[in-house]
Amino acid sequence: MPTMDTDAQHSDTLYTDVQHTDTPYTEAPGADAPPTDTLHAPLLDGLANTRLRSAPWRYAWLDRAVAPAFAAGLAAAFPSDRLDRLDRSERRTGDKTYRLGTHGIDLGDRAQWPGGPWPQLLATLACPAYTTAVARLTGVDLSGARLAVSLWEYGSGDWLAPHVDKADKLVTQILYLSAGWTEEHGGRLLVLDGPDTARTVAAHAPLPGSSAVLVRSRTSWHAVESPASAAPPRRSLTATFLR
Ligand SMILES: O=C(O)CCC(=O)C(=O)O
Ligand SMILES: [Fe+2]
Repeated sequence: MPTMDTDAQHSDTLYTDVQHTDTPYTEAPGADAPPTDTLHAPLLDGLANTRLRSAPWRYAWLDRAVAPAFAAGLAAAFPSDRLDRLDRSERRTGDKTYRLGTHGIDLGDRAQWPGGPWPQLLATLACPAYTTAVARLTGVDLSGARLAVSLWEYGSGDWLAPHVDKADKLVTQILYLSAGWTEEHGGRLLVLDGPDTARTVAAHAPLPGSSAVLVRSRTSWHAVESPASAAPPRRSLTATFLR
């Protein structure tokens, strides 16, 4: 449910200004220039104003981590051609199954960053202030953690079976990007209290600009349900802090 705080902090106008400049999002801030405030401050403020849930395990849901229009800009410049398609559909007991596309981004190699608004987001994620904001929200000590960023795309019928993230992951933030995504498109993040979708405690639609912050534990079960056949590609970014 959106909170007043979140809505106030993330008014569309902040982002609309950026979108209509002559050079929308094309320039990454220089190494010594701070990222622009149109994304940076709202993203960090959103994390600061979000409540960590404790049940069934520690996670946060943000209805609006970035403006939907900004998310749509990221989706429009999404480098789908760089995705590796992964398919592990055969269901053997105990195995996580999935079918999806993914691509890792090297935060240290700006030349390889996607274009459009991507440098603005990636420069913010690379900032120490981002790590601090995630550490404050989650209560997890992220000093010394390594940040890995990847892009994900699920087509209709793709899925990610119930799993807990690998033990080297401390915290993951997922930012959902698909413009035009609606509840009817499915593809929800299922928050589970055990290794089965029958144990769904909460289900969150990946509406553009929304975000999940997951604190990894031995019980942090979750899954991605299949997008409906009429759904656009389900696009997301994950920022994962690794020990
Ligand atoms: O995309 C999502 O909603 C969750 C993805 C996930 O659980 C993962 O990549 O490990
Ligand atoms: Fe996961």
